[in-house]
Amino acid sequence: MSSEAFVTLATNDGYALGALVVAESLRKVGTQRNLVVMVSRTLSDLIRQTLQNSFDEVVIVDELNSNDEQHLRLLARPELGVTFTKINCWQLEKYSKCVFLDADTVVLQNIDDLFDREELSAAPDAGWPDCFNSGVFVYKPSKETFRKLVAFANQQGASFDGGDQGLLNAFFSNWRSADIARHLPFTYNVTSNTFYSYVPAVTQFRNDIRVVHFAGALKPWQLTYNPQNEQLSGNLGGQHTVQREFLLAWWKVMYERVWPRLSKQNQQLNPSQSIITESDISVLKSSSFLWMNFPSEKEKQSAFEKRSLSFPSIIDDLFNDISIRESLKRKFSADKFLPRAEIFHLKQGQTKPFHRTQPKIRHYDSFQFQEESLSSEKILSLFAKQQYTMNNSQVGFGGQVLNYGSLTSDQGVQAGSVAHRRAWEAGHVDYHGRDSFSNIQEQLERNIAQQPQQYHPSQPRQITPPPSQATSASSTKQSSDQTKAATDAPSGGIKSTTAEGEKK
Ligand SMILES: O=c1ccn([C@@H]2O[C@H](COP(=O)(O)OP(=O)(O)O[C@H]3O[C@H](CO)[C@@H](O)[C@H](O)[C@H]3O)[C@@H](O)[C@H]2O)c(=O)[nH]1
Ligand SMILES: [Mn+2]
Repeated sequence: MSSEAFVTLATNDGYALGALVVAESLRKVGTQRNLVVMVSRTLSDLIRQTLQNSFDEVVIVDELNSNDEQHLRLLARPELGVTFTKINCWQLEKYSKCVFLDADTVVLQNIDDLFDREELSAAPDAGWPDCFNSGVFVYKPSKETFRKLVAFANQQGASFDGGDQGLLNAFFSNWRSADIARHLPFTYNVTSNTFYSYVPAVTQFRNDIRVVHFAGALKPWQLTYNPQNEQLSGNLGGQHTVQREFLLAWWKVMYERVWPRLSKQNQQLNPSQSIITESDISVLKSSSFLWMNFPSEKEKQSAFEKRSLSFPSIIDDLFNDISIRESLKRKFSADKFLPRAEIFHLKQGQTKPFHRTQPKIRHYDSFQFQEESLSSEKILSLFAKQQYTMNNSQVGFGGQVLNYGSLTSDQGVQAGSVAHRRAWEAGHVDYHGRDSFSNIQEQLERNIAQQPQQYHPSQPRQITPPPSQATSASSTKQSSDQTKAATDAPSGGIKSTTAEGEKK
């Protein structure tokens, strides 16, 4: 048993995010097998270390490339030459049997029974069922086979699609007719973009689906996910509801199981960026102006109106709070401890500074703190973690105090503290703050676009404006949904949510 493994491959950070989802989805369904990821040398530190954490084994492999532009053009996927790297999986001889999973798959139900199958078992490709899809296959590691595959690949036109799938189908050419036991059910490799063609079957067999495979040019990590309302955005094209469900299933694993690991890893990489301590957090948490401390919207509003939620008073409260002052003193030189913050009043797209003497805020608008000078920079990094979004009746407490591991600098990942993580894990997540999930995603997307890229911890923290509050219309509801979304336990399988406009 222990000599059997699931194997995946990632040659860049984007696919590595996928690989992490593969691993965590396998763990979620209770696999008893080892998890192995093959990587090339171009991954960022953060991603590589998170992989190390999530997988039992990380194997560095050389990138192989078909360099077969002509065939890849036929496939309209010039990037897939690198998938030849996949055949390195035959080198993992310490395992007696393996199941390869593309990094763009997500496992919905236990598939350990695949190890009862023999090489080469795979599911039919939906586009040409006489070929198998090489996103999921059972094989027997063997250096001998690897050598043969390399030799085979070196023949001109060995792969009729320029990728590994053409190569493997040519090599294991008797798959189509020799042994039906080597034909895996389609439910082990459901290519999600084919649903359009046979929706009734998907409906009929939905509960049997074990592995979803996001084959094709659109990958889940290229989209943006809003965990608050479980909506996806990005280049979704004309995806069918069913596919959106699968994309959501992927994102749930990403959000609930992978993201906390990335954040934790980031903290370990950059502990110095953890500016707020546990004691800071406890002080902040006990403060009356945190939305999560308000039992009801009404109380929140009345507190707001009374005084305690006006920004000047918040600042006064914070700076007058002896324990915060002390903890800040400990961190920064005391003489610089002067709150020279300017608060900017952002209303209808305009930025108007207003001053601490200004009367209390009566309207629920969006505010943000901005640093004014270097001397207050560090102090304000504390406040920068609180981005109050006050939209209509909502008082959202944004930023890192309730989040952690923000990814907001231009250079990569910012760390949070252990306390942030605890708070985050306890469900105190604000999805509107600068560490909102979409911000995090943006950063990841930027990282992915700039592959390969290393994180530079020396980069100064950037205070970014809050995301545009396009959601303010229904913010009362959001406020409670927010809490709910944050505390909902991860649920397995696919949720039968119907995307708007497609409700039956
Ligand atoms: O830049 C890349 C590209 C791919 N991969 C890995 O290679 C796999 C295959 O690439 P993918 O983009 O998933 O291809 P598909 O869109 O699934 O396209 C099909 O065609 C590919 C090329 O023949 C096969 O590898 C796939 O299994 C098959 O489903 C990925 O999952 C990754 O594990 C990388 O690590 N880096
Ligand atoms: Mn794939």
